[in-house]
Amino acid sequence: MCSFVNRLKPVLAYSLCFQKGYSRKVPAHIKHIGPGLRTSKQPLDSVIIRPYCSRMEFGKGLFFRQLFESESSTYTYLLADKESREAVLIDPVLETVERDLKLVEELGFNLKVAVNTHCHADHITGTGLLKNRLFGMKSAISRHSGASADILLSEGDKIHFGKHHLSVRETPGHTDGCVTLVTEDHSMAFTGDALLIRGCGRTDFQQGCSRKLYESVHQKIFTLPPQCLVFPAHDYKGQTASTVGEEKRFNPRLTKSMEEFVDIMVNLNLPKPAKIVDQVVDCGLWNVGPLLFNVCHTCEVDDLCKG
Ligand SMILES: N[C@@H](CCC(=O)N[C@@H](CSS)C(=O)NCC(=O)O)C(=O)O
Repeated sequence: MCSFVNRLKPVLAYSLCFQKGYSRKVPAHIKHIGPGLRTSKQPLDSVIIRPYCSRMEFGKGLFFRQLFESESSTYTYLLADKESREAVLIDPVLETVERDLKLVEELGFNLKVAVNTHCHADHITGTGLLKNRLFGMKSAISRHSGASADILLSEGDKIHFGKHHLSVRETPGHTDGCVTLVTEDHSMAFTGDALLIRGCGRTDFQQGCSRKLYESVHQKIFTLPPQCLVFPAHDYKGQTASTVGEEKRFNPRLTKSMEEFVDIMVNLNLPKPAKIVDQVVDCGLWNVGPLLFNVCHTCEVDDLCKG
């Protein structure tokens, strides 16, 4: 037991640093043993400790879980008030609805709202199916998305769950209806496709506009505290989270001037997401059905701004 405690000492010492939000270089004898925890076997002196794991465990009764859908590389986020058990699900994916429902049920949460950060072009939202399965659950999306939902969100709106809330920051540019959702203490931002880790949402379809996106990120996300954790809707490289401070320093696109950014975005030449072709629905503007939030063919060619 004693040796177990001794082995844990360095970990505990660093855990205390996490709680205070410190960012420190890890001494050479500290080894990573799990998210945010390290033991003393493998040198990792180039690694900077990030405080998000401790916040997940200790943060003012806030439950937080990041979930992943591998086909579209989409992150879904479950947040809940541990006391009242009220929960919010961000960006659910149709294929993983059963997984999400099981988790919510196992943990005894009451899912109040499923919110989409935008109209997704690469996958179908799970919101409609969740609504069919969970009596009383409401769907939410930006009023500028063109999609239908129980709650149409605008700048400054709050999504309450127990004593917590997410506030809405409109961050158009990838689509007109993109929002970033920020926890009440500004410790976490769910940036959808506006800001990705070391990247950003593409702007070559679905009303994409690079200038708008640049302004959104600089005015609405980069003004958050540097330690604010950034949780995007996608990652294609296995990265899970970043911080506002990191993105302000290292984002290869958004650290540039507006003109350089526009040039980068025009020349991205990304292949279209696989599902955008399969799930195109000729609805005239947007598909506003209960299950589909996919883009229609008309919108795809109806770009407002090419850069
Ligand atoms: N190759 C991917 C498509 C990736 C993609 O286009 N992602 C979008 C977000 S979903 S519309 C995006 O904005 N990407 C920006 C970037 O720089 O990657 C696929 O397999 O679907």
